[in-house]
Amino acid sequence: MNYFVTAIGTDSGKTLVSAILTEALHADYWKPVQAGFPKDSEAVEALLSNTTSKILPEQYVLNTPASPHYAAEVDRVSIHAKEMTLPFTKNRHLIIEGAGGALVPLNDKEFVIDITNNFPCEVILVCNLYLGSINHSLLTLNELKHRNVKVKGIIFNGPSNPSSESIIVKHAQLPVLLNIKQEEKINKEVVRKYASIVREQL
Ligand SMILES: Nc1ncnc2c1ncn2[C@@H]1O[C@H](COP(=O)(O)OP(=O)(O)OP(=O)(O)O)[C@@H](O)[C@H]1O
Ligand SMILES: C[C@H](N)[C@H](N)CCCCCC(=O)O
Ligand SMILES: [Mg+2]
Repeated sequence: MNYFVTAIGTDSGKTLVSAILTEALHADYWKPVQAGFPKDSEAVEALLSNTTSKILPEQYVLNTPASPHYAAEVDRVSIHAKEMTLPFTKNRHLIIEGAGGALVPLNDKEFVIDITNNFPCEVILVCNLYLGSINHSLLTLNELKHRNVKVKGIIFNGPSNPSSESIIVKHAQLPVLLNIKQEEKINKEVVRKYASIVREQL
């Protein structure tokens, strides 16, 4: 199964969630478009314990830590969703990490979520519970629904807020695959802990 990890924004925890999902399924990991350094694929590799997972090469590595459409302009390249076809892998599971939120532009017409049109996959949405996240979550969910994107479920990441979580879930009508606490530190042990929990949901 291919899971595409998107979020309600940037810095939401997609890379952490991708590492957890990759560890849970001993999947391969792929970041189609990387904007800025350090690379997410290096972060994921450093957080894995299993020896099966492979980190597949990015389709685009851009130099500027910004929206891919702008980072591509700075690098004088053009990037297109349709070129982000699945890299070859023998692994039956692949975790694909987007960049920023779902409607982050790749160019003047396409967005990160358009990458999911290229191959069978289910989206896993990373939501946070800061003040303002209800709106950001419901806007993203509405957009995914409007695009007929298959959503496997939601992963809540960071400081908890039961009231915000319950209203998001009520409107989303989707399973909560995992709740990740705000951790003191992020390391292989923390990733293994959450991988053992989320494995049952996948
Ligand atoms: N639950 C958590 N507890 C502690 N630190 C966290 C947690 N979730 C994320 N972080 C930290 O917050 C930062 C941003 O997380 P992360 O890189 O996973 O976000 P992202 O959504 O992948 O960002 P980007 O859009 O740049 O890819 C990282 O330093 C990460 O280790
Ligand atoms: C650079 C950052 N780490 C991400 N890779 C890209 C985030 C793009 C955000 C665009 C936006 O929503 O304003
Ligand atoms: Mg990331």
